[in-house]
Amino acid sequence: MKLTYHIRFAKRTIAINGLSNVHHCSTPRLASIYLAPSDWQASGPEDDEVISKLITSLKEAESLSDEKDLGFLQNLLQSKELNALVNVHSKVAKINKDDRIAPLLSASVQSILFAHDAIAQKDFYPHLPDIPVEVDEDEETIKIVQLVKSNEPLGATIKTDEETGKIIIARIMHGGAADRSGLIHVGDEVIEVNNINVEGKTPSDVLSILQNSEGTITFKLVPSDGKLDQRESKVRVKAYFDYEPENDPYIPCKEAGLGFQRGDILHIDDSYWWQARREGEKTTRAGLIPSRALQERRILHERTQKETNGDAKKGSCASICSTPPGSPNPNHPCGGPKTKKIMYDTAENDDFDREMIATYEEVAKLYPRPGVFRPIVLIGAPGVGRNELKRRLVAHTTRPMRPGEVAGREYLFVTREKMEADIAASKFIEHGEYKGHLYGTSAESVKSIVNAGCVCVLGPHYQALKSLRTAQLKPYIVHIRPPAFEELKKSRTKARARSTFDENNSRGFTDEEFTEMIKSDERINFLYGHFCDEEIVNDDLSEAFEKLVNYANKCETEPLWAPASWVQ
Ligand SMILES: Nc1ncnc2c1ncn2[C@@H]1O[C@H](COP(=O)(O)OP(=O)(O)OP(=O)(O)O)[C@@H](O)[C@H]1O
Repeated sequence: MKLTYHIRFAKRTIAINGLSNVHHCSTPRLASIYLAPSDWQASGPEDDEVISKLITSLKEAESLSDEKDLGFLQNLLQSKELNALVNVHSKVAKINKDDRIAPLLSASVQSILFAHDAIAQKDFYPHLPDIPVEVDEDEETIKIVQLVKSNEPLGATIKTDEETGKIIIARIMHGGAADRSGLIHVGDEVIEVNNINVEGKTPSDVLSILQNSEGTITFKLVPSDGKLDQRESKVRVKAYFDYEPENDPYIPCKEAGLGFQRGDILHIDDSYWWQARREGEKTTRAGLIPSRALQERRILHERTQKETNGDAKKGSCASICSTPPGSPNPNHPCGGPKTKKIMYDTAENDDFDREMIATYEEVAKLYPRPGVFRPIVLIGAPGVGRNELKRRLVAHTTRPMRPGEVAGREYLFVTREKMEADIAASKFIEHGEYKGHLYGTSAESVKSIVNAGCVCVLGPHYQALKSLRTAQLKPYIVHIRPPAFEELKKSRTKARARSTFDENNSRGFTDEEFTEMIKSDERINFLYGHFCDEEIVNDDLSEAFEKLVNYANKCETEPLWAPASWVQ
């Protein structure tokens, strides 16, 4: 029977037929010896003889193959382990003539050799490319980044570097595609986009290359030294205005913008255009919002333009009417009721408030303190129903007590002299004069209620917010709002509500008074709405009251966003 021994190298096989023809392979790492099953069945030469012949024929091939490989093969063939295995095989083959055993044994030996082969083929050491003979030390490192374009924006902005004129990555949106890739960083210089050299191009040229690209986008970048990379900011602000990037003509990239509403809590980053994420929305990418300084400049600019165009006078009654609501000025486009109690000099104060630009306020979580309840302040248009909703109010007045009134329940009645002295000594957090009598709320009364473990509910004139909103009092402010005209009229008529506009006559509200209430509410919302923690529409009284109780509970039990300066 013809003997065929196969000596396998890593990928190729050397066949030694009848121990005479040795084929060798030029590139292999020697791995195993393969003994064909048919050969093990042979009753040819003794196995140890076969092995020694194999070794001899290897020597013959020495000049043709790799020295190291042949050395390994020689060692293997001479190893005790292989010889022991071959002996076992010979014994079994001699004793047992059963043809089925030989292939099995052959397969086992073969498996061992294949296992060795597999391991030997693996490359366990990293193979670094050969060092080029000449390396230009000034040559810049370039990284090639490939991102697959989808509906999601890239989440990065570019700009022209003022000094070098090169296109660089200006901003990486937190959580955006570029950020998630971890491959693009602020300050990286863009050299090519999809093999198009961007040298000398403007950011908008690059943008149009990106817009016209489909599928995979390849960036060739020179990495920045990393110093410009932005860290996530810990600053949180409460927005005092609504913002729609789509309608902002100044934003550098509308898609990168983040829309928000007044009252939203935002994490901010950066200095001119802020990068922000909405509180609680960890998964969404960050977006651009105008910084405080930018927003202030923008509003000032818009105001100046409006004044120049005369826009401030026409059509602005709904939100920024320059005449205070309730002014008896029938010629003014806002109209105005004929009688109105004017407790504060609203004209002067409102003009002052209108000049203030509501942008953002830094906020932090204010944790409730057991047994100490923040005063609840209800603001709203006159007649809207704050008194109805108030659970407790202690105020002071110099007005004589009326029949049925109890000292300390409706008001604390004091002399004018005492009250004036206390006002001079800054003991009142808000005060005003109405029909020759002084009214006001002292800080002391609020403090004593708070210290007694009670919830103090105040219903001051809305302009008192300026003096009430202090770190000392930490008020929780609720805006009580009227429903739309029809609902307002319906609910008040049904409940036989008494007008608060005419103190001397007890009568229902007129349509003009309802209209005035709504206009006044819009004005309060425009000027002070951003200071409010919550708002309640007082349509159905019991529903409105239930909401107020819920908010009061929330204020007592939950950490709530408040000006950062209150949380020290
Ligand atoms: N939701 C409501 N439904 C029906 N009537 C209401 C509702 N809320 C208040 N009223 C009634 O409207 C009238 C005015 O309410 P209230 O005196 O509480 O207003 P106010 O906001 O305190 O006004 P002011 O600031 O002018 O004193 C009262 O007769 C009150 O009972």
